[in-house]
Amino acid sequence: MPLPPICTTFEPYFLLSDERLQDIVNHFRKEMEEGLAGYGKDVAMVPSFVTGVPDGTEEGTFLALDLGGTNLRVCEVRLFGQHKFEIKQQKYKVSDELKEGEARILFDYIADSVDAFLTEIGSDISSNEPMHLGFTFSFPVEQTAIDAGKLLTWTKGFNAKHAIGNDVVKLLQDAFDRKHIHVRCSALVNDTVGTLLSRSYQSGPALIGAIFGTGTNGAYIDKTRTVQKLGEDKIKQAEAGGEHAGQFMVVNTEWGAFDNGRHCLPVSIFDNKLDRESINPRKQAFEKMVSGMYLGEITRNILLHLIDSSVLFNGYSSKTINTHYGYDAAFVSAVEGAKSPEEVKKLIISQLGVKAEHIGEGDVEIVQWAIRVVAIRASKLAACAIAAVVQHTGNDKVPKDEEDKGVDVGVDGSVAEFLPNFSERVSEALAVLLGKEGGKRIRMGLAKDGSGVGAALTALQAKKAMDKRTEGKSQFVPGKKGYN
Ligand SMILES: Nc1ncnc2c1ncn2[C@@H]1O[C@H](COP(=O)(O)OP(=O)(O)O)[C@@H](O)[C@H]1O
Repeated sequence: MPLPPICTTFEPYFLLSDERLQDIVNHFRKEMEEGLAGYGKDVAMVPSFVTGVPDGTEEGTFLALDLGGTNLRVCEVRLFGQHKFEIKQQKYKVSDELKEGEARILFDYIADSVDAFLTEIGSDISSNEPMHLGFTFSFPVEQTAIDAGKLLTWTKGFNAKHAIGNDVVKLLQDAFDRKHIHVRCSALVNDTVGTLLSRSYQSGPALIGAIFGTGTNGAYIDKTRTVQKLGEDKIKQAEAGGEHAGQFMVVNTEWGAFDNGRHCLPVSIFDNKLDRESINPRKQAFEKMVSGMYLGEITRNILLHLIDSSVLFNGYSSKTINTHYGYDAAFVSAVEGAKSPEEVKKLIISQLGVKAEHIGEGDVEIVQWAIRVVAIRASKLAACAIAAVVQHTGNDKVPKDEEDKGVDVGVDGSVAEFLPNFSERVSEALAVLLGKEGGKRIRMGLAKDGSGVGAALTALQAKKAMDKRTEGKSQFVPGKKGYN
């Protein structure tokens, strides 16, 4: 059965043309450059003060903490060198009261969770020194050192009071100190930076670490000099003062806020409704079209509109479909992965709670269509972000005098991992944006545990820099062993 005309009228917002994609990439590059030049921009381009990526030989045991996903995660990470590691971890629930209450209470809870981990799981770290901890904090932060950064805004359902504008490392360290927990937060890490480091540790130097999970964001490695907003003094300091005179710096793009000004993203009525009803209207515009927190909700808005227009389910809805965030992106993955229309029909009944007698001829196809166009748009937009970074860093060109090693992109998050066809669609769009040959040079691979391993690797880099400051010498030979 052909789709009702109302569906096809919405397709231009989802099935983006090649020209439209290229236009988005051009805007992306412009906003990235603005973020590198000045503070307070939508695409914040946050310098991480991480001056290189690991090569897999690093060793040591560190604590890691991950806040920003569905759960709070406390880990102990053992790096064995030879690209190998081991993680002990425990997850702790973060209630809505904690997410929206006083920041001090949230950080006390985090410190208590680390304490509980050390008591219940135990640690292999035996030293009188405080234990070094890498804090993966996956929210927009203006970082001023490897262990300091001010929270710019909450995202992903967090809204704790008296946190914005404060140094989150200090908030955490104060909580440890109040409770006499012998832990030192030595590195503040965005999950994307962690993903980039983790991927590099496991498979050799990567260019980009990208998250497609509850939210979306990416980090990449750039020349320190390109981060002009640091100013000449800080640039020189960073170039000289890194663990190994770092000409490079990992930059956390905060691309989730790309095009908050709505110059080029395809904003449909369904996106507008989602945005208006969100806790952060007019923010995270790109994230709201790409990440797991929103994919289900966009499709729910489409289904509701089609029900209200009497072209779906005979005009009957269900409690799940009527509920704000009534179902999540797992449903999108399930429908995308379904082998037959009968399977989709079963999912509509079991997961959306629609009564079998309300499902008419053609309805299953309409649901499949809604899911498919939203998933296609998410993957094409994800490709735009990757292509923008690849072009910005000049990695779209094959190097002339050296062997072409291609470009490695470490990805993490449930959307990247579980949404069927996601990586294939990203690759297809990259071929459009970078040319067939250019597209083939981009290798995307899962970098699991970025927030654990990556945080440990950053804590290691911070500890080495600290040791260097106190001892006046580094144990690492730049470019030979350890970070390069
Ligand atoms: N099977 C799935 N396919 C796609 N997205 C999923 C799936 N399961 C959960 N999600 C979405 O992924 C998000 C969780 O992302 P995940 O990467 O697991 O954690 P994090 O919270 O650390 O980003 C949720 O918003 C959820 O809606």
